[in-house]
Amino acid sequence: MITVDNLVMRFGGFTAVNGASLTIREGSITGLIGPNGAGKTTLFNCIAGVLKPTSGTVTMSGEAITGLAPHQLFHKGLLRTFQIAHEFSSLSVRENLMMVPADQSGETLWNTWTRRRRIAAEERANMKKADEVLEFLTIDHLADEKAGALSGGQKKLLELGRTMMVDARIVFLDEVGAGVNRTLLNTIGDAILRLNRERGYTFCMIEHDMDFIARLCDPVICMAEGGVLAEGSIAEIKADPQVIEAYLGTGLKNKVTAQ
Ligand SMILES: Nc1ncnc2c1ncn2[C@@H]1O[C@H](COP(=O)(O)OP(=O)(O)OP(=O)(O)O)[C@@H](O)[C@H]1O
Repeated sequence: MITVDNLVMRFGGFTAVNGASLTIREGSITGLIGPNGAGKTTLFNCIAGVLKPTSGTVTMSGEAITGLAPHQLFHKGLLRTFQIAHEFSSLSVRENLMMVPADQSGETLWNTWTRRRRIAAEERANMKKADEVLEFLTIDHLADEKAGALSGGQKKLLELGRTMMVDARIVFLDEVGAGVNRTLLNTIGDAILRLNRERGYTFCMIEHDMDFIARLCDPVICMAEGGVLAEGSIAEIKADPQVIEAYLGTGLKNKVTAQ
């Protein structure tokens, strides 16, 4: 469980997150919505160690994790997906997955010289795991493709696959559905649901696609002006007058009230 208490993030004189408090329940797929500029990504970055909050606390299962760096959170099983780095785009999909696990013996030159056999065994295990991940995500046919040649949606699946290489406990997804066609979006949605139900992953996802949220998320938290405005089921959120008001004038009202 992640608990955020009274989190504030200021950039110079501008307050992007203004005393946000929320809980991400263990085993949930929690949706984070809100109009543009509400502070969703900034809040994500504060939780995931990309930004150090100005004030406030973040705890994970009761342990203080405020301000920890991404690699420290990584070892605790808390991950935020990132776009495939430019320098990895010429590597194959399988190689991209194999690069993820931490503590590989091959990381230092000394180990490379002295522990060749162990490194070879780890590499084999790593490759097996990468192939299992690709099969789970139904993209095993893409294993030898260059990551840079994948479609936007396939890249999102690969980003999700990277979290599976280290058996993440809680994963933060930032607009995983943006610009992805319906078919692939369904595949991504299926993978998220299976990871949640079969492997116990907790997810927190920022999303603008209300259909995608309705299919996956409970609860849904709505942010506005740096704070948490409302929390509930998608039906409750869509009917909440404060939420509708927050979306008014942003051109997104129809998004939240449609259906
Ligand atoms: N590094 C930064 N420096 C200054 N202002 C920033 C910085 N990062 C974000 N902001 C501002 O903080 C506010 C919140 O931005 P944020 O990206 O968190 O919103 P969001 O809810 O994720 O929006 P969107 O849905 O459009 O992605 C915005 O007004 C943005 O311009």
